[in-house]
Amino acid sequence: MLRIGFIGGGKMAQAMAKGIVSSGLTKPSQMIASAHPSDEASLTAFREFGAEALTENRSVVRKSDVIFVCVKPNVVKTALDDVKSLSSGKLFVSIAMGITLREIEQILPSDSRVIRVMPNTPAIVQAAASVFVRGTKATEDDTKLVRNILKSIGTVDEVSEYLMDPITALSGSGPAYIFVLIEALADGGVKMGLPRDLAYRLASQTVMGSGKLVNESGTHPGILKDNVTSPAGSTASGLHHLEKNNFRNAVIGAVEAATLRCREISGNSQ
Ligand SMILES: NC(=O)C1=CN([C@@H]2O[C@H](COP(=O)(O)OP(=O)(O)OC[C@H]3O[C@@H](n4cnc5c(N)ncnc54)[C@H](OP(=O)(O)O)[C@@H]3O)[C@@H](O)[C@H]2O)C=CC1
Ligand SMILES: O=C(O)[C@@H]1CCC=N1
Repeated sequence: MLRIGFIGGGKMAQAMAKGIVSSGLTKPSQMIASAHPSDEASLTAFREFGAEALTENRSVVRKSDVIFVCVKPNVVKTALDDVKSLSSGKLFVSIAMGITLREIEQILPSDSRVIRVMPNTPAIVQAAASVFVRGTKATEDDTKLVRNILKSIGTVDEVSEYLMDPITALSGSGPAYIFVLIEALADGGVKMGLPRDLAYRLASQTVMGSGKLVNESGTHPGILKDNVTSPAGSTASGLHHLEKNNFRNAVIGAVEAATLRCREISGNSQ
């Protein structure tokens, strides 16, 4: 069975590990993760879930068929320097925002294979939106393997690397924007008299159902919006309020700001 390693067993590594196991692709006993000794929460999370959790990275590389690099961007170089002497011929998958394939390939031995991925936290419920870019040494089999792993936790698209910053800003960060939207919808419901738990249930199901409808119908979101909006009805009043308050502008600006921040971090990572 496939052995999957995680260098950096934090939030995103845990989300992916749980999603992959729920899909049946591999078992927790085939997973191994590393974290700092001080990060007891992450070490315990992996152990409780049935995986091996270590406080050093080298065994992760030694024992895994594929190694996910899940540390913060500013730590990627240190973490890979630590394992590069064992990395010959190994397959690495980096999920670090802003760190290019070229930077990673320059750190690792020339026969290591690298694939760059941007997933998102809904991986934990197998509803991630992931993309990947193949590195110069990645083989067809590597690509197939990574595609299968990502498919087990949601959707997957292969993209060109120059799109990675806006993708990070849209789908990598996107769950955070949507969680704020869900909270705000529920707060509005509560303000108007709904019980809090019902308001959260309705808000989250509405977001999920609307996304599913866009995906499965293939219909333009503008048409789907029109279908909800009756002449002189309540939705038209709600939409007018959003437009007056620059809702679209705020959302477009969020993706732009996050993209620019990715570029800034990318420029500062070396
Ligand atoms: N969170 C998200 O929604 C997404 C994150 N990403 C990317 O995933 C990566 C991880 O993010 P996230 O999971 O949120 O971050 P976390 O801080 O939750 O996880 C990173 C983990 O790496 C550990 N770590 C730090 N240095 C080392 C090291 N040298 N060796 C091994 N482990 C180390 C950290 O320990 P300690 O805390 O002790 O430093 C921590 O446990 C980032 O590069 C981010 O860009 C990509 C898509 C979405
Ligand atoms: O905010 C961050 O740095 C990461 C990138 C994508 C989601 N979280």
